[in-house]
Amino acid sequence: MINQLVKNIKKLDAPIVVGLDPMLSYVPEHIQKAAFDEYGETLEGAAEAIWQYNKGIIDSTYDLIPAVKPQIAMYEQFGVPGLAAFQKTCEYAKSKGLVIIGDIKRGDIGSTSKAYAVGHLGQVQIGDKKFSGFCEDFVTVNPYLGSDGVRPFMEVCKEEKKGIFVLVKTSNPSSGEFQDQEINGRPLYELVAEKVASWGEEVMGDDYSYVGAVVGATYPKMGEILRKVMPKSYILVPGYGAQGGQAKDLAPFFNEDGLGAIVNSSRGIICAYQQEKYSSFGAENYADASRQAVLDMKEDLKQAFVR
Ligand SMILES: O=c1ccn([C@@H]2O[C@H](COP(=O)(O)O)[C@@H](O)[C@H]2O)c(=O)[nH]1
Repeated sequence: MINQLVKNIKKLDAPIVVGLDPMLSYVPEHIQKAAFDEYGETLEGAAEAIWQYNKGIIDSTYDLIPAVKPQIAMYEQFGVPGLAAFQKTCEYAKSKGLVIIGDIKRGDIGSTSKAYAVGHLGQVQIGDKKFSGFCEDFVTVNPYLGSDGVRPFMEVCKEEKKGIFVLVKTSNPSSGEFQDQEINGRPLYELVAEKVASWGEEVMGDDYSYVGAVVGATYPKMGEILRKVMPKSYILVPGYGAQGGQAKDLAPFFNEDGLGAIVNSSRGIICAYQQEKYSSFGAENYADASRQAVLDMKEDLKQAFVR
């Protein structure tokens, strides 16, 4: 799947992933009304509203972007119907040729990690048949439990040719509380990055590894160092836009070949119609506003390549 991701990025000249992080408050009134008229103001109604909202965004952007990143928390808040909307969103995006990065941030003791990996990336054996629970191509993995929490994901990736992005340096303001702590004079995030690089060597695609990393756009200096520590790992870069990360700081996240990083924007794209800049689209045309926001992001990121 890393090969497919790189191919999509090259073809579209767009190292962009749209984060499908739907909150009910982002869903335009007319979509909420239709969903609630059909299912009532229930979990089912909310799940229908976020699914219809996502579908509109996918329809209006799929020809511009290589991938989407649904954030599972946004769906889990609506319980089982929300999870069904997550799965429907993943399947629909896949049918449009998009690579699916499930932002699930899982990681546990080995046996439990294996169940997460099988559920999200692999197939579960039931009797003499195998079933896919969810259908992501990549998932985000929390490495806090160490190698035995990560390896089960790698094993499933090997079998299914899928991939993971391991949290290395996250974009949030307090990420340094633990991640920047020094061990023998080296910050923890650098030690995690070294592990990512060595895990990655075991599961290589054509040019990049099945094992990528998450490094926040809000920490560009660290991004520069981490790029060098993990030359063969794709970096998923959240934090652009709504969290303050700027295109002008992102060049160091990329390799000399112009590849190696994919920048996420969630609220910046899916809530574009609620921003002053795109307000002329109106709520009815929220999906057109999202399309324009993707086009603007693509232009903005071109600055990243002005070295
Ligand atoms: O370090 C991290 C890891 C993951 N995220 C996730 O990315 C999106 C960002 O959303 P925006 O609206 O573009 O800020 C969201 O799903 C986070 O959970 C991150 O922000 N930082």
